[in-house]
Amino acid sequence: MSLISLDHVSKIYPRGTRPALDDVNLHIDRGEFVFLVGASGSGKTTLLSLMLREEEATDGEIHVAGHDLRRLSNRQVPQYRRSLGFIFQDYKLLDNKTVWQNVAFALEVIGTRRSTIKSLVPKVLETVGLTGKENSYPQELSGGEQQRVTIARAYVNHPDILLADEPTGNLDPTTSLGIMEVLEAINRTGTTIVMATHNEEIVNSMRKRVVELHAGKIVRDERNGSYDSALYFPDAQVEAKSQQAIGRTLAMVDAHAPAAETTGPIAIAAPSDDVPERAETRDERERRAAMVVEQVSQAVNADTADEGIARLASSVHSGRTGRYGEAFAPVETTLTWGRGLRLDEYEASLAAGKSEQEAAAAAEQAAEPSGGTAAADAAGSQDAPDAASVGATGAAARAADGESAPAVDTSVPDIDLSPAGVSAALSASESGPADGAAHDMPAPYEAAGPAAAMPPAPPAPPMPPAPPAPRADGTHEGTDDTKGDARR
Ligand SMILES: Nc1ncnc2c1ncn2[C@@H]1O[C@H](COP(=O)(O)OP(=O)(O)OP(=O)(O)O)[C@@H](O)[C@H]1O
Repeated sequence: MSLISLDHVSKIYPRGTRPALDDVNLHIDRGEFVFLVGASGSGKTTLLSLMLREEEATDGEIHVAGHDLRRLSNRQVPQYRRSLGFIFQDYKLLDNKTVWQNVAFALEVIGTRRSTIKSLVPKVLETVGLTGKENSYPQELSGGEQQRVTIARAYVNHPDILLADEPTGNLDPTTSLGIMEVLEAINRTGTTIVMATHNEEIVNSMRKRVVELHAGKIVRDERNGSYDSALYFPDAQVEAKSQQAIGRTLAMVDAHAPAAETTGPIAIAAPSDDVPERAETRDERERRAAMVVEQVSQAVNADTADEGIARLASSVHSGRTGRYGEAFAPVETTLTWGRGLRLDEYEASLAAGKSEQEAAAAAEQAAEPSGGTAAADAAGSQDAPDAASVGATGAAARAADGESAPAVDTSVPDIDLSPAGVSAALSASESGPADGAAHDMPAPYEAAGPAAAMPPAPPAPPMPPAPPAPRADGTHEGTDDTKGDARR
């Protein structure tokens, strides 16, 4: 049985005009890394929200880590989330806690020993490049740094599953690279990752499983997939092909086997998928967390990069611009997808008797705020990677600053970091030790708050392959050049 399975799942929001998800079938095995891609509004966030049990399906069955989510009561939700880490927009860091305390908090609330916290937190912060920032408060951090804190929180407990909704949204390429590097390392410890993204560059470089949604339906499910929207636009054509594609998708899902990794997974004992796990003892949990923290640290600091990360690094450090650059454009200018086609414009043009080609041209023109898409496409560089820069992936995560970041939640089992959950957690933690020391578990908090819609971004052409490259020494120094190289 798959770790995550959705069977004939539909979701209709109370005020929705059409199903946000329409008869979706998706099976994800333990250890997979799955990218969810698709146009804005295609249902990616909804799918993640259902897995998180933030939303409930209107129809169909969802099983996650042996839990039948239909049978899960609201009281059981916090416990269910014990096995999940999640990185969603609108889930905040705790503003009145330092970086160290934010990460430690994820361990405190499950009763981790003070000595364990003291040994794990510095290691995790080092891995995400935040050594030296331990005493900073979130508002004193850049967007990229905040994002790294939230990722540290999300994996410090070694969740079985990490759900990420556009974790690199609005971050610069180098920061995104560092984040992908850490996520890749987390995945290699056995954590299953499902990540919604609009970032074509990341998808094409990493070559993981790609599940594409269109208007609430899965229209593509490929192992080692790419995200070449040129094959799928204009949207009206996708719509016409959907039924056919869905049939193919179902066949592929049935035949689906666990993804083959370019780099072998790190051996960490994984519990069975098909029955809810027995609760780990504190000793077991702490041992597992310590092992994973160490493994992720080693992977990120290793001299050899995962091939996907190396490809992404080569792209970032070759100074490519083009569509990749647009992935970080403001939300207002990226409200379309594909080549920036406006579906409404396209359909109106067709209705007015224009040919498909003319309609697509009109839609594309309508979508471009100031010719930006075409200009950026034209500016896209296929330059060969700079070998010296390619190697700097480990250091990149430590050096780069983002402009803004979606905030993240953690794998903390008994709290929600939604606005309501955070308030509750804050009030509960006020009475606890401020230095990250272990204390009694607070009472469970109920889930609250919808996940936010993610900012979409236009796509990029497929990436040229790049060989794995040696890394830089992984120290904090020497990364400024890298940062400079990567930025346009
Ligand atoms: N709470 C809600 N109430 C009503 N409709 C909703 C709600 N949340 C999402 N929708 C609708 O459901 C559809 C899918 O939205 P969803 O946020 O899942 O898409 P998405 O692929 O994640 O988009 P984006 O890439 O922009 O984040 C959209 O048509 C959206 O308008």
